[in-house]
Amino acid sequence: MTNPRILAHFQESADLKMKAANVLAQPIEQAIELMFTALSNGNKILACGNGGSAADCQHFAAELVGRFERERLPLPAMALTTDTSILTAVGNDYSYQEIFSKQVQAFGQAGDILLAFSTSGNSGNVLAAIEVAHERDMRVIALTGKGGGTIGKTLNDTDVHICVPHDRTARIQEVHLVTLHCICDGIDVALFGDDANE
Ligand SMILES: O=C(CO)[C@@H](O)[C@H](O)[C@H](O)[C@H](O)COP(=O)(O)O
Ligand SMILES: [Zn+2]
Repeated sequence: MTNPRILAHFQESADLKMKAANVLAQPIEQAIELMFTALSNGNKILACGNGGSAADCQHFAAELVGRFERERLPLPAMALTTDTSILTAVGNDYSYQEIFSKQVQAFGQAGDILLAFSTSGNSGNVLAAIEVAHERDMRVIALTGKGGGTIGKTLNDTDVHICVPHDRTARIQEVHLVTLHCICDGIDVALFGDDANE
C-alpha cells in the first residue's frame, strides 16, 4: 500500500502542473522571447530569490552558462544568491532587503533581464531588486504564486509575470522548476530550430 501522504504530494503536484501548463503557456512563451532577444543583443540575465528559489536561480544560471540538453556556447546568466561575501557584507552593513538590489545596481545594464522569484510575491529583497531593475531600464520576468502578491502590482507592461495558480510554496516551486526547463528548451529551439535534438 503506497504511503497516502507521499501519493498525495505526487498527485497534487501532477494535477497542478497540468493546470499550470494551460494557464502559463503564454507568459512562458513571452519569457522565452524576451530572454532570446536580450541574449541576442549581448545582454545578460540576473536571477534572485530566497530559500528554494535561490536554488532555482543557481540551477537556471548553470543551465545557461553550461548547457541544458544541447551543446552550445555559454550564455550569460548570473545567480545573485551565491557570493557569500557580498550577501553577508550588504546584509550586515546595510540590510537583508538590499542583498539583491545592490548587485542589480552594480551589474545590471539597460536591456538586461532580472529573473525574480518569489512564491508569495512579497519578499522585500526581491521587490527591491525589481525596483532597481526598472530604474536601470532592465526588463523583469517574475515567477510568483499565491496571486502574485505585491510583485504582481509592481510589474509594468513590458515585464512578464508567470504566476502559478496555487497557494502552497512547495507546489509553486515545482511548477517554477518545470517552467525554467521550458525556458531553457525554448532558447535552444530559438537557436537551433525544433529538430536539433532528434
Ligand atoms: O523552499 C522553501 C519551501 O518549500 C523555503 O525555503 C522558501 O523558499 C523560503 O521560505 C522563502 O523565504 C520563501 O520566500 P518567497 O518564495 O515567498 O519569496
Ligand atoms: Zn522548497
